[in-house]
Amino acid sequence: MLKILDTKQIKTLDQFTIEKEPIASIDLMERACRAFVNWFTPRIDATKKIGIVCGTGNNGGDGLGIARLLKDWGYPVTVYIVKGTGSETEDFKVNHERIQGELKIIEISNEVELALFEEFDILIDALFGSGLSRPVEGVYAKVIAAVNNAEALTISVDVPSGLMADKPSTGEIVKADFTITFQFPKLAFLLPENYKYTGEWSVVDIGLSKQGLRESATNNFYITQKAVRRILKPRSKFSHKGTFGHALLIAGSYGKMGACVLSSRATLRAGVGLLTVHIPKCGYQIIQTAVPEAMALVDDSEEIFTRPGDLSKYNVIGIGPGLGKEEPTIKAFAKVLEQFRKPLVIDADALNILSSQRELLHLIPENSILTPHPKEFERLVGEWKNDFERLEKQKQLAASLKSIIIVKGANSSVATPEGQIYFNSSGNPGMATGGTGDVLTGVLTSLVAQSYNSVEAAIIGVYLHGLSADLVAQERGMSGLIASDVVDFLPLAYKKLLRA
Ligand SMILES: NC(=O)C1=CN([C@@H]2O[C@H](COP(=O)(O)OP(=O)(O)OC[C@H]3O[C@@H](n4cnc5c(N)ncnc54)[C@H](O)[C@@H]3O)[C@@H](O)[C@H]2O)[C@@H](O)CC1
Ligand SMILES: Nc1ncnc2c1ncn2[C@@H]1O[C@H](COP(=O)(O)OP(=O)(O)O)[C@@H](O)[C@H]1O
Ligand SMILES: [K+]
Repeated sequence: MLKILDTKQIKTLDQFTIEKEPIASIDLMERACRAFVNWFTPRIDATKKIGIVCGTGNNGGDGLGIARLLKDWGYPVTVYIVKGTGSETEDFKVNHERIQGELKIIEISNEVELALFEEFDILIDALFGSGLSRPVEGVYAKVIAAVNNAEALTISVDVPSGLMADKPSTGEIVKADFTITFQFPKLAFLLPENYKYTGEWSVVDIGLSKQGLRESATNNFYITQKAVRRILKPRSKFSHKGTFGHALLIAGSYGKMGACVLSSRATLRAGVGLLTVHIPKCGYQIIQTAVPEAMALVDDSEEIFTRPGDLSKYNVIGIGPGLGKEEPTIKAFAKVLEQFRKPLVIDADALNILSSQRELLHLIPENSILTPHPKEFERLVGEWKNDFERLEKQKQLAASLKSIIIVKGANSSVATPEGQIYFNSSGNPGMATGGTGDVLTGVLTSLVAQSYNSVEAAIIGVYLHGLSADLVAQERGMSGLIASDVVDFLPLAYKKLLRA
């Protein structure tokens, strides 16, 4: 799991590395510059005209170091130094000294034309990094406007200038095409509202102290493949279908049996021992034909879910996909909540029912997993002003329900009752298509049935689901991806994770 540190912690960790390694501060900066350049040189050919826009802090110092290294690689480089209210850091001064007479340097202190950077193919943005403490204004804001006005491909160093790494941002902000960030992603990068600033981002290792990193406490994490591998349990030789639990899915209604089929297939493909599916009469032939591995439990109703059967033999219930919100379904869902005390995986219409019947919320068993997409989440908790506030609301709901809340989307976030947030690192925009959420419900239900605790199930579940879609995209591209593909590639995703 990659820790996501706040800006204060990053400063402390930089300092810890400098003292403990030991390494001089300027050499650590040089390492950061080299890490950036290692990313840059294989991707950008040396004929491109490059403008590097520097502040006078350490982010600007990085910019100057990068300028020197790129010049050595043969790139035509022009350096701009923006002199506003900020003072020069020591490492900035050293790197400034190192390029004196070697490179074209233009100082900007007041007037800035919007067309200033017109001539460049590439702009490297090194105005502000994690040291930004207030919205930019004055000459800085004008320079950022000129950067955003330029046609050039813009690459930000560490953080797009003007973006707060761990708080909501206002004011002028660089809209980068790529952001190359040091050591770990910043919290702001994982929130949808900031994608327009970060563009695609990559993390580059600058060798900050592992001990220091271990000792830094945080509640925010980025899920890595390695971490998922570590919590996955391989199947033992003498395991049998009873080992992997018995799940019940309550899903589907007339016209929405597809959601039920997708969830059912995903539950099976994610490895459950036994699966029973509760369906209305109209779904009987459909489910028996489309998912012969599942047992069918048929409701009295032709079209909807109206009564739970005996729930005692299941380890977990997944409920919601394609369920509808008819009055009898609401009542039947309430009965499930009253009778079943083990974890539920709650999605789609079951979430919408909870939003309108709020008295049901307190019946949700502890350690359940709720999987709203942002609209469903808004129905549950009301509007938010920015995505940081959304994260707070997510944590609050997780704590008050003592359950796991997954808000879905790119970098789906998993909030635990203890206040941790795990951001998913797998998945792709091909998944923005009907039914992929139903697949996730099945995967999560399956993992809880296999006796992963709910936090583990949520972390493995979102990662495995996204990885499966990534494997589909690798083979067939994203545009034609459909939810069934994500189900079909689950075995390959497992294989990749378990290396077996
Ligand atoms: N040893 C280190 O600390 C390392 C730092 N690195 C780089 O250093 C950056 C952080 O550097 P700094 O802490 O010097 O900060 P920045 O270079 O991000 O910002 C410079 C200074 O500007 C001032 N400032 C903040 N908001 C402002 C605003 N709106 N208008 C005008 N001035 C403002 C602050 O005093 C801040 O310290 C990282 O993002 C990274 O790029 C890397 O070189 C790795 C090593
Ligand atoms: N741009 C994206 N990048 C990564 N994952 C995405 C993206 N868009 C959607 N997803 C994933 O696809 C799934 C969509 O779920 P949901 O919105 O419930 O769709 P549906 O209701 O159609 O099944 C979620 O798991 C979400 O994380
Ligand atoms: K920057």
